[in-house]
Amino acid sequence: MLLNFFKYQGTGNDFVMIDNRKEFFPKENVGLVSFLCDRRFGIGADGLILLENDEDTDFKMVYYNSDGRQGTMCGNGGRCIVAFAHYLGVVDQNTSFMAVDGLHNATIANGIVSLEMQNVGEIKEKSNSLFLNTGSPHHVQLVDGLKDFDVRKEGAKLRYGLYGEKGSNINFVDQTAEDTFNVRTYERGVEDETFSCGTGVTAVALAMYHSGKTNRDLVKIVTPGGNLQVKFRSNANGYDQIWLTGPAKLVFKGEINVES
Ligand SMILES: N[C@H](CCC[C@H](N)C(=O)O)C(=O)O
Repeated sequence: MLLNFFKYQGTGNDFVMIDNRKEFFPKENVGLVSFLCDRRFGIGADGLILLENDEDTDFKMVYYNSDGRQGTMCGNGGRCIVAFAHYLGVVDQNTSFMAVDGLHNATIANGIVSLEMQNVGEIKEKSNSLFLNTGSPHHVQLVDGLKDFDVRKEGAKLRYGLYGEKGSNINFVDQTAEDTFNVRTYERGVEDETFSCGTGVTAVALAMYHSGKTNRDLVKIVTPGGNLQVKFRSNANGYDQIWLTGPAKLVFKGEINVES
């Protein structure tokens, strides 16, 4: 059978997007999802996202990593699905939708999507890193020579070594100005470096503020796939009003042959 899909990218973090409002997609088929995400045998993507109906909000986002398993929250995927919902005519400029970590507000204008992330409470400080959950778990570590750093090798080492089978996403960071950071991320579930990670750059912005590297509440992040901004408010218990902003684009649409 031929399966209709759309391909989106948000700062180079790319996703197969499927309109599953009619609920035809076999959601537990790990092999099918990893095939669709495969860059040689399939379409190729860091993850796959289903857009579904939701009773209380505009739509529901169901996210899978490229290994075919349902993941925790995906920030760039969240921005891309807002662009997709806008393209389908499901939403106008403002929306709220449901994801695995709860309700998200978002806005879209001129291809730029701002997505509100869940509030963040605890940030754990370790000897040379920080750890927090922004919808997905993130290790944040400053390194020298980020440009030539072996993100895949060092990321894999920490992802398994420090965080075990369940793992964590691993972000390596370099500060270039008071309010600007370069970030490269190793993503669990993709088990490789991706060009950008939305929950990751959100974690970096909060972790850098928390550890005093910046005192700005609007942080600019440069990833290999482009630029993102994170705005937030610090409060007695942590952080709220956390907004991730950047471009989200439709790349192409098509049909893929799926053996059934
Ligand atoms: N690329 C995603 C992160 C996916 C999280 C995933 N790798 C996991 O931990 O399950 C983002 O933009 O936030």
